[in-house]
This record gives sequence, C-alpha cells and structure tokens, in this order.
Amino acid sequence: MILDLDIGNTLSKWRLKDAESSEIRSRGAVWTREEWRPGADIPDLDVVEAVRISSVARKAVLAQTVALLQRRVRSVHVARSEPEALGVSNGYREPGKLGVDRWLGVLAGYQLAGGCCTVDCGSAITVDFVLPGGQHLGGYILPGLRLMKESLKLGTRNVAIDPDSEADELLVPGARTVEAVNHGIYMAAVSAVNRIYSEVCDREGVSLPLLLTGGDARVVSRGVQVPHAVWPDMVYGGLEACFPLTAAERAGRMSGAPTVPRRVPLEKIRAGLAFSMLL
Ligand SMILES: Nc1ncnc2c1ncn2[C@@H]1O[C@H](COP(=O)(O)OP(=O)(O)OP(=O)(O)O)[C@@H](O)[C@H]1O
Ligand SMILES: CC(C)(CO)[C@@H](O)C(=O)NCCC(=O)O
Ligand SMILES: [K+]
Repeated sequence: MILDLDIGNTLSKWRLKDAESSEIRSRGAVWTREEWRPGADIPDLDVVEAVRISSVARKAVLAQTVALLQRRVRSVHVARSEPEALGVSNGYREPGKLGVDRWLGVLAGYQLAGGCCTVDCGSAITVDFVLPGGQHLGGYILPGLRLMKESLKLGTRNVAIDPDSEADELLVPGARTVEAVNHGIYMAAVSAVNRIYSEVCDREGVSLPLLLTGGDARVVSRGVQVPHAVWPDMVYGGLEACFPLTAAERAGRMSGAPTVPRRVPLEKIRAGLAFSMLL
C-alpha cells in the first residue's frame, strides 16, 4: 500500500492506495498535531511500503512525522516547491516559499488540463494560475470560510455553513446574526473567486479551466459562475505526478481526476467582468 499524506494547517488528510490495482482502499483525517502516532483514525503502517507527503504545517510537525514514518516504512517521499517541475515554472520570486499544497495542486492541474486556475478552499482559500506554456503566475491567499467566521467573534463560530445549502439561499441578506455572518463570508469567498478568475483570464487573454479542491470546495463550487470541476484529490494528484509509483501513475493517470471543464469563450468572461464592474 501507498500512504499519501496531506498535512494542512487544521486537518491532516490521508489515504491508502493499492500499489497494484491503483485503487483507493481507505481514507481519513485527523487534527494536525506534532505527533502523528499510529492509533485510532490513523492507518496501519504494517501494510505501507511507501509514503508521499505534502505538508504546510510547522517544520517540527513534518520533522516528527517523517522521523516516525522512516522507522516503519522503507521509502518516504516529501514534496517540496521547486523552481521548475513537470513542465511548470514556479512564479514565486523565492520558489521554495510557495506553499507545497499549492504547488502540488498546480502540477496536478497542469498535468490534467494544461494551463489552468486551481483553487483550494481549506483553512485558507488559495487561487493559483498556470498559463498554457507552463508559466505559473503566482496567486492569491485569503482566509477560508471557517477562519473568516472565527475572526468575527460574534458567537457564531460553531454554526457552520450547511455544505448542502444552495448558493441562492446563501447569497440573500441574513435576517439573524448567524445568517448575516454565514451569508457574508460566503459572498466574500465566492465573489473573490469569481472576480480573481475573470480578472486574470482577461489580463492574460486566455480562458483557463477552473479546478476546485479542499474541505469547502463543494459549497464554494455552487457559487462559482463559470464551468469548473471539483477535484477532492488534487493535492494527492500532485504527489502522484511528482512521485509516480504505480503503473497507472507512471502512465500519467491521477486517481479521481475529473473531466476537464468546458472552456468558456474569453468574450463571455470579459462581458461578465465588465458587467460586475458597472455595479
Ligand atoms: N471535519 C472537518 N473538520 C474541520 N473542517 C472541516 C471539516 N469538514 C469540512 N471542513 C471545512 O474544511 C475547511 C478545512 O479544509 P481542508 O480540509 O481543505 O483543510 P486544512 O487542513 O485547513 O488545509 P490547509 O490548512 O492546507 O488550508 C474548513 O474551513 C472547514 O469549513
Ligand atoms: C496558504 C496555505 C496556508 C494554504 O494551505 C499554504 O499554502 C502555505 O502555508 N503557504 C505558504 C505561503 C505561500 O504560499 O505564499
Ligand atoms: K489544503
């Protein structure tokens, strides 16, 4: 089995992938913490022959995790943001400073769709762009839905946005504090994603496929106007592309990759942008 680990600021997600069949056998998530000890909610390391890790947690968390895993597993691969990989050129002035989850998302997106816009809706919402020739432009980082809510301190932190709500319900004016907060932060997130996407496509003169991932991707997706795909395993896809271990991975196939969303004509994106700028 291959253990893929995506250590975020809040949650550490894992999945076990069968090295022979390429099937995903199990998945889980635990709070990110210093010690990643096997136990409840953590996979059995006896069946693991290789580990691939993406981590944006503090250095100590990664160091402890790697030390623990190296005692039990033969090969442990840790992804890093590089100046260049798999045809993509990192847009950061200091490439190593780009969050590796963003870098892996961009690599997966580029392998799937060529030039694209990748959005990760986690603790932070990040939006990244890579052009059809492989130039990554950099991107945007904004607070995620939960962070926005917690920062308001209005006693609403425990009332999450129902992930099954329709965008229409979430965008109307709230008639109670909890609604005003939930609808406000939802409006902030989806407006930002719509605007950033249109703005950058307009500036670069290209209509790019849009890909969403992260814990809040499904709910944000409902408020995104352009055709797009939700790809829960996008960061894992980047790990597969960087460290291909199975036959399917070596052939360039990533587990759970969606079909590439339909490209909207650039004129339509520009018309939408012009309209929103009139308001
Ligand atoms: N069980 C859960 N626990 C915590 N947050 C959850 C859960 N399910 C969904 N979420 C939502 O997912 C978001 C967290 O997203 P995600 O799981 O992508 O990761 P993260 O660990 O915060 O990632 P990163 O720190 O890399 O942004 C939160 O804003 C929250 O609204
Ligand atoms: C922005 C987050 C927290 C999103 O997970 C992560 O990608 C990160 O810690 N990035 C480092 C800063 C940067 O990407 O510029
Ligand atoms: K993440």
